[in-house]
Amino acid sequence: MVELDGSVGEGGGQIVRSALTLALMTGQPFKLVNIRSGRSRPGLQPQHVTCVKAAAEVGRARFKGGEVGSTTLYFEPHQVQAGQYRWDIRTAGAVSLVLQTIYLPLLLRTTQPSEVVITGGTHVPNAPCVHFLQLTWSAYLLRMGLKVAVELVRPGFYPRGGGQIRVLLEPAPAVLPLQLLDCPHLDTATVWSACAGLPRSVAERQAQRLKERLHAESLKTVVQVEQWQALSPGTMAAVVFRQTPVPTLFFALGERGKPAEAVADEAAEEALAFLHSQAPVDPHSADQLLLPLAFSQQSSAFRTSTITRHLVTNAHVVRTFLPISINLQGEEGTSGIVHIGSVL
Ligand SMILES: Nc1ncnc2c1ncn2[C@@H]1O[C@H](COP(=O)(O)OP(=O)(O)OP(=O)(O)O)[C@@H](O)[C@H]1O
Repeated sequence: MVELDGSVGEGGGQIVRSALTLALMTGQPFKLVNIRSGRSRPGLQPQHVTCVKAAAEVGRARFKGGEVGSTTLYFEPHQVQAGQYRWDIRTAGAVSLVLQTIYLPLLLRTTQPSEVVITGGTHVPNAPCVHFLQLTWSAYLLRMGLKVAVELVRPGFYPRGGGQIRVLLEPAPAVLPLQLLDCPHLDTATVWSACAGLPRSVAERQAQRLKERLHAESLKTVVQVEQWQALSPGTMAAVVFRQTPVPTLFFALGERGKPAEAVADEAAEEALAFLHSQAPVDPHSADQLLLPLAFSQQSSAFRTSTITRHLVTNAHVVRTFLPISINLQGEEGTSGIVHIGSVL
């Protein structure tokens, strides 16, 4: 049985999710203690509980300690099965993080396509939004030979959630390695601003500010403003760099009392820091690429604009399950190169 301490490194929900994925991929059971011990509300929250249930359903697994508030989880996988799955987080917990827990086993440990429908938050803080999945994450996966089609059925914001994604997953024979070390080549930048349950002028103000911020960098922009329907009101301000190797989306979300311009500035700052770094891989993709690349038969390397604590932590969890070399060249908080060896 693999033993893990959930308080190491970043000490958040990602350790739970990565452990679940790695257990399903390798067939190894695990015991995880001190789950999210550094957080203000430690233990599993509804999003993580849904991840445990989803992983158990997909992997016909047995588990203990999978309820809200639990700080110890035992998980024993059995056989991964393709199929049609539906999960409802019942809060605005991130649907993207549930998907990221189970997509790899459904792609690589089955021979039939799967369809997954997940209900919850599609645009919530500290998690990929659905457009990031569609534009950036799926594009990386495709370069690795993995086909995942993500459809936004309806958006869902904090606190009521109720958003939904529908995802089609094609089984794949193998993961192709990545070598992403060169500077990216930028084609155009898109400003994408949307709001739900709020006047269109809010989205227009976000778009205007984003446009100004990008023009100040002499970037040519295309502007897209949308109004959505959702259970809770919300806004999104996003920048998409249409570039090779992969289009990269940065976003920020509105909240009560936060001016539209501040939302736009938040997205612009993250996007521009990435642009100025000249690295091909954004910090969020960096931690998300580790797991699929760890299962490639060949070694990979990529340069990222920031080595985050999430990345360092995920490397630790992968090494706990797999006899593999992962070498992070660079300091946490700075840009660096990630080398992932093939499974020994
Ligand atoms: N703006 C963003 N764009 C894309 N991905 C993001 C973004 N923000 C966060 N992520 C990704 O979402 C994941 C969040 O993991 P994290 O452990 O923080 O989540 P969590 O389960 O909500 O945990 P906790 O509440 O314990 O911090 C990471 O893979 C991170 O890269």
